Amino acid sequence: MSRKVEIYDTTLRDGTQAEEFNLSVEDKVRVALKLDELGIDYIEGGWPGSNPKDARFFREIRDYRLRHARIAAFGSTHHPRKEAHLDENLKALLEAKTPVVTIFGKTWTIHVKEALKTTLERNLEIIEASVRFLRPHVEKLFYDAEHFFDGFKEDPDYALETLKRAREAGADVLVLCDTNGGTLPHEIVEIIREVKKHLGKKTVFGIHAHNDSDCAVANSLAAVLEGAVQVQGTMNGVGERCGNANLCSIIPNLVLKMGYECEAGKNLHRLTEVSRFVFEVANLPHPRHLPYVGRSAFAHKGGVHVSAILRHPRTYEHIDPERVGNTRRVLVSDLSGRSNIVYKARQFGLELSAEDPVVGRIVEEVKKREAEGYEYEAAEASLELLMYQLLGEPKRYFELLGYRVLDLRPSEDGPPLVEATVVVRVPPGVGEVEHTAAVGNGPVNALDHALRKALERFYPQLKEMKLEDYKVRVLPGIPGTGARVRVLITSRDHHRQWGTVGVSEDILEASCQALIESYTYKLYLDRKAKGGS
Ligand SMILES: CC(=O)SCCNC(=O)CCNC(=O)[C@H](O)C(C)(C)COP(=O)(O)OP(=O)(O)OC[C@H]1O[C@@H](n2cnc3c(N)ncnc32)[C@H](O)[C@@H]1OP(=O)(O)O
Ligand SMILES: CC(=O)C(=O)O
Repeated sequence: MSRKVEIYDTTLRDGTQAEEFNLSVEDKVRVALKLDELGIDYIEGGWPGSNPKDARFFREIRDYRLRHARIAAFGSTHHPRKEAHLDENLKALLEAKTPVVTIFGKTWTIHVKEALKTTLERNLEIIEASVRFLRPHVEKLFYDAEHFFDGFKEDPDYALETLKRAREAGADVLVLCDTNGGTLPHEIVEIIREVKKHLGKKTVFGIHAHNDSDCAVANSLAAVLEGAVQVQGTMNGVGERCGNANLCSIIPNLVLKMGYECEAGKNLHRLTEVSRFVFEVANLPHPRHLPYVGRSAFAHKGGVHVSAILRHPRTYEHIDPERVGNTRRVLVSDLSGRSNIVYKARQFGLELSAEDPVVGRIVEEVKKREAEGYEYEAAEASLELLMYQLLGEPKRYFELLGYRVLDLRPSEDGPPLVEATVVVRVPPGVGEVEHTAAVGNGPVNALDHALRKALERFYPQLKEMKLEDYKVRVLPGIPGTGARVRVLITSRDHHRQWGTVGVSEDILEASCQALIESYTYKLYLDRKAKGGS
């Protein structure tokens, strides 16, 4: 029989306590709606007593009809020098008009004495009075026992007493918090067993773990095995310092591996999409190495791995990536074997056999080029063009006969101005020669403008594409200005995004290679779409 666990997401509150993770009210609403679509049970929207933005979020989210989730407002117990009914923070919690309120209180004696500057007895009164005050006004009231595990280690009787007071005053769930994130899984288990011994086996408790020892997910799972009914965490593990427990790992672990049920488990195939959406909204790059949902989570690089997954994916995958909405990827690099090339070629629409001698030649060429500094993981368009070249079907739509770049330097403190002149032949070998110049705010920008200007007369569709990202990496080897550089360019049009690479001692030459491959790939894709080549 499977057991149920409730998922409590605090991305919009504890998540926004992470460095560089900031959300506007509009962002928070978008994320909340997405979390609701995923099937998250509780969405903690913020601390209404903290700032007008969080208070506004609670007003705005009321206009939306959520499918499943319930919104929670977060705050602390009342101030030691106030009474509950006069405390602004508790009032703000009620003004948020959420069905759920979560308040945190102090468990650890050092916090009571040093942070709150009050007595142990007064803290117990504060916890009890705050919970009692809120209780009649909300459907669900959760009590976060801040620093529960650290507090228990120092003074178990006092830590347990704080829980008893919160429970007696009416808290629905006692959430045990590893606030400093330093507790290890075996300690979580031992301490929870003590809690159950003293408060009773039926104690309704949850877990809120931070990741400072890199154990937040493990600690959360251990707590669930000990009977936690609620798991708090954030999308992608964002949160104060090293972050919170990562729900994008916890949810699939619970559902796929531990036999637990939760609403989000029914929509697991959307997990990757939601995880990436949250970072997109926060304008942050999605960390590729995240388990389950990262771009590298099912990316196979070593030739031995690729050979085996082609025979049976389970050989190197702990789950089928589609179960969490992710995809299998095969990378091509100097660690590749023939299997990587066969897999990749198939993705490009080319059926090759591992025994075909051309596959061996492609492997050799890729390894040679990687040794020279090329890298194809983020430049699959260049890889596809290279494969066609080695298959004897080069994709060439123009030829760059020459270029020159001139720094115009209008004035020392004015904006930079660079002119590039290019000579191209379209189509290569026999075609018309076009000689064009253009300016830009830097040499690569000027080259890009001049090349486009020359080519757009022949290929107007190049107007649809734009360069999205340009990265230069100095390669190890010769130090200083004689070093080789690798240029990676990401381009896109209305439908697609692609990456190309160039390598040279000359940054302009490397950029030119990557630019030319980028335009070539666009022209090739358009012809392919029309059934040509
Ligand atoms: C473990 C956690 O992550 S808890 C959540 C932490 N998140 C945040 O702090 C973000 C939101 N916080 C804020 O906007 C502000 O800190 C506020 C509005 C809550 C308080 O601001 P201020 O009144 O200026 O106080 P300040 O931030 O300097 O200090 C925190 C105050 O909270 C009090 N406090 C801390 N924990 C509790 C608690 N559990 N119960 C009651 N009071 C508490 C402290 O005693 C201190 O008050 P004091 O200076 O009068 O003694
Ligand atoms: C409540 C909370 O955020 C913590 O204890 O970490």
